[in-house]
Amino acid sequence: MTARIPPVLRPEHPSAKPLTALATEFALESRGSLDGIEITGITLSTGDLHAGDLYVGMPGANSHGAKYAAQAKAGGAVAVLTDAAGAELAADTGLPILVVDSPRAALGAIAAWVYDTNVNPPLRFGTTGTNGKTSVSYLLDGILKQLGRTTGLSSTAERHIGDLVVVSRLTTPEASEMHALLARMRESAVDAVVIEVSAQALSRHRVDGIVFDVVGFTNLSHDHLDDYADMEEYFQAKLPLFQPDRGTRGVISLDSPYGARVVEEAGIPVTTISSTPGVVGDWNVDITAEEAAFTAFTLTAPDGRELSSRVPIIGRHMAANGALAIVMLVEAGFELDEIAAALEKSGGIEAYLPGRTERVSGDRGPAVFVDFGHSPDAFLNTLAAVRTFTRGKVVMVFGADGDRDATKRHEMARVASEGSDILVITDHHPRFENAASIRATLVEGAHLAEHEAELHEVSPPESAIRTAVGLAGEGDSILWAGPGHQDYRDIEGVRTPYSAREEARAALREAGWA
Ligand SMILES: CC(=O)N[C@H]1[C@@H](OP(=O)(O)OP(=O)(O)OC[C@H]2O[C@@H](n3ccc(=O)[nH]c3=O)[C@H](O)[C@@H]2O)O[C@H](CO)[C@@H](O)[C@@H]1O[C@H](C)C(=O)N[C@@H](C)C(=O)N[C@H](CCC(=O)O)C(=O)O
Ligand SMILES: Nc1ncnc2c1ncn2[C@@H]1O[C@H](COP(=O)(O)OP(=O)(O)OP(=O)(O)O)[C@@H](O)[C@H]1O
Repeated sequence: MTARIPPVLRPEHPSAKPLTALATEFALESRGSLDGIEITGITLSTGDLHAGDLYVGMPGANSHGAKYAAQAKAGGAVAVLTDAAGAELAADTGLPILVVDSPRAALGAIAAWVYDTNVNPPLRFGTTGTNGKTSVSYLLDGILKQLGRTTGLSSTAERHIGDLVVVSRLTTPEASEMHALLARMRESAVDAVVIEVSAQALSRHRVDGIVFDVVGFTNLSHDHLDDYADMEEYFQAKLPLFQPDRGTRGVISLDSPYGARVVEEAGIPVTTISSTPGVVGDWNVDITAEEAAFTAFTLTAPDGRELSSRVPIIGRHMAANGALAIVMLVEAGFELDEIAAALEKSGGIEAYLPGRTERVSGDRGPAVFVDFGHSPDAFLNTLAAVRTFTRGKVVMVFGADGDRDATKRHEMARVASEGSDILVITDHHPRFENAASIRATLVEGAHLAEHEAELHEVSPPESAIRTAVGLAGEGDSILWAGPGHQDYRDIEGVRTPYSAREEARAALREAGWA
């Protein structure tokens, strides 16, 4: 069931907490009288304000949140938490003000206290890495359900509470939203929670106040160099998840060279897993079959026991993600035999990964996959997966994000050209950049490939997918990378409704492949 409810999920029955107790608990400096005031929620956005909230006025990249304190008061906020500069900005509201040095750094612990999320918490899993966070999270969620657990999930694509599903805004929500979500999950008797943790979330304190039972690392490769100065800074941003204030035990994939460095620098006990031939981990994965509908694997434990299963999706990397999820469960205390039995009962891991090499075509015509990949390494892996079972040509369609890491564009296009027979370069989210100049950079990158695919430049993407379908036939495959599950395109800051999955299906129908 997909419910149409507001995207920020809050507890339906929050308990009221005296503001004086909050000030005492965290030894907060205050302005104005706190007496008799009770808070029932906490938010850092006037766009998500409930009566009874503590409004957090946070200095941001665009403005100081305390500037909106009067608006927050009008919406029912009963107090403000901010820094010294914010206290001046919010003074005229007459609301009581709590003052901290860094509202962002204080938010996680305070939100956990407001929502009591650390009282008898469920099992908590956190996954980070450049690629595979969403996939591992959905696979973990799927196996937990197969083990009879009631699960909650927070990912780039969706937030789940049992059967309730809402679309996500950020990959990892801000700490106030995160703890509200956890509180809502508790109301639904969720006993295992799976959370995707972005580097940005770690840099911005979004998972503060949570100590994960098990944390996982998938890989690290070129991405987000608009947010981080270089790969080293990006790598360092991931490390705090593997320290005792954030995680208890870790499972580290050695499939990228950065895995070994996470092991060296982790401050918690970790176990390793490898699916890379020649790289030996504590746990090892062998891929045993790659088909158009599934990938099968055998996972060997440190004591030699084996578990053979399959993921319902293409690619060796997806089998590696499934195996990583299994080891995370073992580290959480589940028996390997118990997991093996649950998976065997259903013929493998049961999970639907929205927009992750999702097949949108039927039995006739080219196989068409819509994917969320937007980095060179994701392209490398997904193209290899598609190639494995494609008898004919591999056609790739993609465009690059505007106003995001521009340094990866050449490499994305080079990898795309190397791995495909026909490459259709198009637009993605131009945001405030010029779409034609993004395409020109991608065309340059494609020419850097040793093997140059037949190149087409087609705008807009609805024409590009039709070009691709027109160039493909029975036995060929089309990989449309970038949009994945997303339901909009961002053009000059306006989010126009757009579904690549629907667009691809329409193109197939029009070509007579319905
Ligand atoms: C760079 C970044 O992370 N920015 C985040 C930051 O925005 P900001 O500092 O610019 O905030 P601002 O606009 O100056 O506003 C300051 C404060 O005033 C508040 N405000 C502002 C206006 C108003 O009318 N009312 C109001 O309350 C804002 O909520 C904010 O608390 O705080 C905002 C409030 O929570 C976030 O929405 C925003 O995320 C933006 C949307 C974003 O795109 N972030 C990306 C980079 C991100 O975090 N991505 C990662 C990883 C994705 C991946 O793996 O690919 C993710 O986890 O999603
Ligand atoms: N283990 C992996 N190694 C390399 N590529 C992967 C791996 N797992 C998934 N991918 C590819 O990376 C892309 C993104 O996958 P996924 O959404 O699971 O990653 P993510 O880390 O959640 O990314 P994002 O943070 O952008 O949401 C897809 O193209 C997918 O096929």
